[in-house]
Amino acid sequence: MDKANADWAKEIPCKNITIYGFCKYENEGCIFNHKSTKTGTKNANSVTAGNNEDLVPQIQPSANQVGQGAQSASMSDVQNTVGLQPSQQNLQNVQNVGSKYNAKTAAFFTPSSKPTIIKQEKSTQKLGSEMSSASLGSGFISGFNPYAANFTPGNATSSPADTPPPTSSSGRAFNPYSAPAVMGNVGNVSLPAPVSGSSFPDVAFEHHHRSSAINPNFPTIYPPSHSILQYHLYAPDPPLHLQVSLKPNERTPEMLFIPNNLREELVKKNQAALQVFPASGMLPDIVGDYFGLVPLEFHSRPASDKRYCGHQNSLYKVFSNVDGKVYIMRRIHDVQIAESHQLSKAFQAWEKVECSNVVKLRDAFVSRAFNDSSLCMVQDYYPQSPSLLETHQVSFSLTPITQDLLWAYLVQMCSAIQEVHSQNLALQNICLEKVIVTGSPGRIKVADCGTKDILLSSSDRDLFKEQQQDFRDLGSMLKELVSKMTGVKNSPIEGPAIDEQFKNAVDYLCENNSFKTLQELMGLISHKILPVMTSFQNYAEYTESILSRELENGRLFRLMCKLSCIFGRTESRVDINWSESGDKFPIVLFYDYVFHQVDETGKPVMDLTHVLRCLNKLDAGVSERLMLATPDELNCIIISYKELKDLIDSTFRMMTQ
Ligand SMILES: Nc1ncnc2c1ncn2[C@@H]1O[C@H](COP(=O)(O)OP(=O)(O)OP(=O)(O)O)[C@@H](O)[C@H]1O
Repeated sequence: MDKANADWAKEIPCKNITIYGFCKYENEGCIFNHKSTKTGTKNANSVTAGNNEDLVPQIQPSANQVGQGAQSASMSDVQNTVGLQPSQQNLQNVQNVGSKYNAKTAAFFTPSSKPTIIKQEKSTQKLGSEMSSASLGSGFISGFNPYAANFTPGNATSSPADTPPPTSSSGRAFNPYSAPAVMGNVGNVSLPAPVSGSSFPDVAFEHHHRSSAINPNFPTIYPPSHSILQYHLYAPDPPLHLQVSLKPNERTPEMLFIPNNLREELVKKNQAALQVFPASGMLPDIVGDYFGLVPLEFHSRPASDKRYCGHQNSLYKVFSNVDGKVYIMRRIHDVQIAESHQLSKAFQAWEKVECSNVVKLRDAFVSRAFNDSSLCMVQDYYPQSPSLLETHQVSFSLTPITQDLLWAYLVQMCSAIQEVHSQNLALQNICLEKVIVTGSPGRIKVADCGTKDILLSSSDRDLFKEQQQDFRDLGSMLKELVSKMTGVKNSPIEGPAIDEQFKNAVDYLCENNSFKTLQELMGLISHKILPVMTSFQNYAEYTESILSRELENGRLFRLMCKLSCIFGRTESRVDINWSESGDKFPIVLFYDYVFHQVDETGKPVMDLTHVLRCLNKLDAGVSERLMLATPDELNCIIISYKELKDLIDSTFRMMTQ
């Protein structure tokens, strides 16, 4: 740069003015043009500041100025300047301070000049069509507190103070959690994943979520908004194309813990099991030995009249007063049981049914707690278990039906029929609504067994006919699934997608006038029983291996708890035993050695493998020795993991005595 002959720079606007609003070298020889630059860089906010060009950047700083330029004025000075429309007096005060405005120290600076907002609106409309200009404009008013704003989604009449969050293109506030309220099954809350790819929906979600506490239209306690686990906050695995190939001895941190999808599934199940319903007076507090009723049916499908002999039914999740476990209770409304032994006889028969494909009946009684005579059937509860209908036909995320899945269903249904028929009972409820899917890979159970046996008196019944009907019901259920899979309705099963043997089995089941036996049916499907068994066994082994991995993590967690309990206590800082000459000092050094490693430049080393290796050796108490050095490297101790383990154990014991 030719500084000696600076004429060439005279006309070039100084970059410091553009960036910072002033140039501190202006009077110290900066060769660029400062005059025209000042006028040219007057930012949009300067409209309200009249012609006082020198003050403009100080009062209404542009983003650049806020971040960089200004030296802070004292708070009182700043407050003088932070009125919505800076008056001449304000401007004067600022001039007196002579320093630059610092937005960080100004608690309620509100650049509200209209022209500014309009300009921002215009520019940002281009950026995202989803963001309405009104919400954006007020979104930039820093006085707006999104968490205190009392807005109703989609409410267009809100005042500036409670301006709604950014809206979607349809004009309605985005709320990823609005769906479950109408989705049904609250015990089995399943939350739709929030829209990704844009930051705006997240903003809107955050507004709605926080403001729910003050919005009367939002179900604040059912489900409790604060207890909704935000599944999307878990870090997902990196996309496949970003995963580096590992050497056989290498592991990623994800491999050391439970896989994300399984963990999420289990967390959801736990949460569904633990979810409670606020006492509203609409439901009795206690029914028999059970309390904490949570309604489970929220769908709008009409109940079948035939299913419960014309009686209405309701389903609740309940907690047992006897063993504290969670069960489901089906209430059949307004029932008259003709024969007194009808209930106990049926219950005793169904109590004997032990099959992994039939939901176990635990209790049956008549209760007046609902202000009528209701039959209550208590059964095992399997959280997050949708019916086959919900899994494959009527939900937000349908599971595709495959031939393997159909075989797995058929084999399991044979197991259910085999057990129930051998107890001289009939299932009588084989249909898509009453078979629930309890887990992978396609594990199913027939729910709600035994109710008809209680409702119908024995004189009206023919066990043989009912058992034959079970086979036909199974045939119709499979046929429905096949037609869903192939897309062809109400016709004999056809098409290359379906096995010939499967077609034969379904034809056999659906034949109207023939006498059916389980042996004949099993003969038709025998070649598929072993593959289904293998897939179940593989899954069991997979989950067992994850369980054993978590077992290790559980062991280390206990060790970590022990270490954390004894390490870092305030009293230990003055205790001579924890000092450099004390007998507990190896614990201090070991803690640093495991968790606070640094490299030669002093940068922290985050090596999970090192942590796990050390903790595992400590837990096992191996005789391997390690050298622990003080941070100044002037002292070191050579000690074995065994000695450390004994020292930690004895310290812990002493503290618990
Ligand atoms: N034992 C159970 N454990 C957990 N969830 C269950 C259990 N039984 C049923 N469910 C859940 O409750 C939902 C409702 O079951 P229900 O048997 O009432 O079906 P439905 O379609 O409402 O039939 P209905 O018309 O007879 O009321 C099922 O879709 C299922 O997700």
